[in-house]
Amino acid sequence: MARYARVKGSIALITLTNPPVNALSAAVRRGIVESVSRALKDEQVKAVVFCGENEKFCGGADIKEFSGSMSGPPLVPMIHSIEAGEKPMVAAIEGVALGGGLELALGCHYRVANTKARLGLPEVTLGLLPAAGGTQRLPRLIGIPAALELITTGRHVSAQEALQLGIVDQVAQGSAVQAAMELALSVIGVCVCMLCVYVVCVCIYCVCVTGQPLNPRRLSLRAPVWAPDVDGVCDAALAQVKQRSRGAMAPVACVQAVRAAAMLPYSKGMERERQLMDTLFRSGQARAMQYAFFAQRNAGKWSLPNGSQWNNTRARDVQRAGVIGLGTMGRGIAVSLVKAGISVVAIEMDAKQLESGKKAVTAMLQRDAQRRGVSPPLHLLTFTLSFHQLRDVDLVIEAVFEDMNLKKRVFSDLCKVLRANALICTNTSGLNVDELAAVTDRQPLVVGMHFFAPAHVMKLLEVVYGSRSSPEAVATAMALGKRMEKVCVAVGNCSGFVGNRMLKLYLDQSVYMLEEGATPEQVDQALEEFGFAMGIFKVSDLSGLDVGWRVRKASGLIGPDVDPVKPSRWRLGRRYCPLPDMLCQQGRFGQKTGRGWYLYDSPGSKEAKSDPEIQTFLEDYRRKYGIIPRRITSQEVIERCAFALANEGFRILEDRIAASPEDIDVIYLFGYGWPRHRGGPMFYAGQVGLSVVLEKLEHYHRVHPDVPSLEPSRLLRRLVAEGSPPIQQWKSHIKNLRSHL
Ligand SMILES: CCCCCCCCCCCCC/C=C/C(=O)SCCNC(=O)CCNC(=O)[C@H](O)C(C)(C)COP(=O)(O)OP(=O)(O)OC[C@H]1O[C@@H](n2cnc3c(N)ncnc32)[C@H](O)[C@@H]1OP(=O)(O)O
Repeated sequence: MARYARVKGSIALITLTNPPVNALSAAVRRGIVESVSRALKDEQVKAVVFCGENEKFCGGADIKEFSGSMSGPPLVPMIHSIEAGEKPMVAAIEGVALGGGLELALGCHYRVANTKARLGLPEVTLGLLPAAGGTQRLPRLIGIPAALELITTGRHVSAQEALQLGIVDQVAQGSAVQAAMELALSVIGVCVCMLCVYVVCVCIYCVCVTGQPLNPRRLSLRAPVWAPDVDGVCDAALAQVKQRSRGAMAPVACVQAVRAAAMLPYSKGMERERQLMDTLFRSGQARAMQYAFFAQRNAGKWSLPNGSQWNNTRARDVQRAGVIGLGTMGRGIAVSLVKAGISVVAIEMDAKQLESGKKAVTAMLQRDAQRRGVSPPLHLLTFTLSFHQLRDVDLVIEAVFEDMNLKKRVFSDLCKVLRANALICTNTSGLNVDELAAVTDRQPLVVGMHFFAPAHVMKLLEVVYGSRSSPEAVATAMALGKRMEKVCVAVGNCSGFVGNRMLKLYLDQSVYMLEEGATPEQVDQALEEFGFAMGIFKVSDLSGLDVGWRVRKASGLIGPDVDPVKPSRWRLGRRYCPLPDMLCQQGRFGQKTGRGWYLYDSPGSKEAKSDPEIQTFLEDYRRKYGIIPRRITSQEVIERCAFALANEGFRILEDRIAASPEDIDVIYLFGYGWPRHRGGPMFYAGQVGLSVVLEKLEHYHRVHPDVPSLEPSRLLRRLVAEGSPPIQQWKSHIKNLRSHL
């Protein structure tokens, strides 16, 4: 797992060989330890160069090993023996040097990267810290503020930025391995300037300094990086991560470990790093974040109920796409497509809308290009009122108003102009994809591509297959989404698909709790303390209460028979909360009108303030319906919201709308702000304990028999009856569900 070769007479080249990312598995660590020992013993070898196979230096420790019992040589002593080695050690960084990979490079005496390399310490995103000396060596190399920023965010930096920060000594235009070997030769006193052929200490032609002592290059020998403002810098970083991480432990531990690098000698700092890592390593948060890492990657390995899947279906190439409708969604979709290098024909129905869409899309692309220091790819865009311009596109994404009849009209009009084999995709957030496909002349080529607002920012894409969608159409939408840098999840067709189908029940619980005695502030605070970026009522205000109001009207929940003074709390055979409708009747649509569940300084402003009118409104409401308010604890808020979500997730699995619990969790992590350190609603249910979730749901259903969605799902009951297997095994239980029940 590490290849050893002697090259250029005096260099030992140690190549990490563990595709795809040369992770530091036990076998790789063993290979490195053996190779280093061999290089140090071989008298012909004067310097050592480390590199990775397939132009990827190293993706870090093998994350899969974290869930088992760790064996093989530990990383910390391995890196220490490299640093202590009496021959110059040079890291040749190509592709990536991440986590333990970068820590290995920091143990080397010199680091060379090529221009395309990316470096970083992303352990914090896995609920950990860089515990192979990263928290102690990096600050000694680049200083406390820069190290804090990199370690607490896990951000990857380019080779150029790494050079500016001082992480690498050199950036090579071509092969980093070649450049590292040349550096190694120069360090051991062999000048490589091509003009002088002697072994010298200072070459008079190129003035390279050769025969360098190694001690100044050993980062562990450097003193703590104390400076008068260090305390202030660390305190500010701590305050910042606490605010940003919303209960995640790892960022806080990262600051504490880096602070030790400022105060303590290296060996003591390493002890602190180890202590902090021990706590994180065992934590449920680390398990959740590592689960999320693999769940995200597994989502790309989609499968359909008919057996077609990612590795047996070819995606079509998409060069030109059409976007119909330049509202908020269409604009974001057009921007994402263009940024992926795809030509876009953007269509609107009238000249005024077209002009304002054009302005907005152009401005978004210009801002993005300016930030990245490139020119905006505006040449890829065509704005038009004419459907005929779509005649040679490969695929169309419809993003018109959420109205079935309008969408149907657009779909049938598209069939008149599109090539016979062009795909038609809909950005509907929950309408029936089969019903839309039925009005076309190409049902197999119709799929949903459900983007989340704002579509150029949000990472999630639900690719919705209908009963007639072809595997090729699904593969094409998934591949296109990946090109647009989205996290894509293939889901089946049902009202609301996965994300919004679950969201409805979460929203229901939240408003029921307002009826029963809670305030929007209390519910939101509980959810934010749990780790959500925003509470549900702030989210509703942000997305606009009128959106749901329109959907409820269209679905017949609100009609002329509803009493406007005392609207019924019972509709279509179940409990119904009319509070959101009553707010809409008052014109309280959220941020856009400056009033919703909260009050805003002006329409469009973002800072939510408590509104005394809402408190009075809720009190009047409860009085009108004879509801005696009670105190609702944060625990009840979390249980009712999170378990209602998970319960519907189980139903979605029963119905085969999602292929796995991981897919559901990825949707909630990337589309709905579920906190990453809690894994996702399905993972969270498993972590709390399925029997506990079942018991709680039974309790809440007993108390609220008029809320059928609280009745525990069959799959949850089945899993508990079968001993609550770990989440990775749920899939096999779902397979047999139908025959067993
Ligand atoms: C009981 C108490 C004990 C306490 C003490 C114990 C201490 C023990 C620990 C010692 C110290 C550890 C310190 C170091 C920690 C680390 O290094 S953690 C890992 C840090 N690295 C990362 O986070 C990088 C993760 N990977 C990526 O970001 C990306 O994969 C990539 C490298 C940028 C490549 O991206 P891309 O090309 O898009 O490919 P992907 O699809 O993402 O990945 C391809 C496949 O590779 C798998 N993979 C990637 N990285 C790893 C990894 N580090 N380990 C294992 N596997 C990895 C990924 O899952 C993909 O797999 P497939 O889906 O099967 O193809």
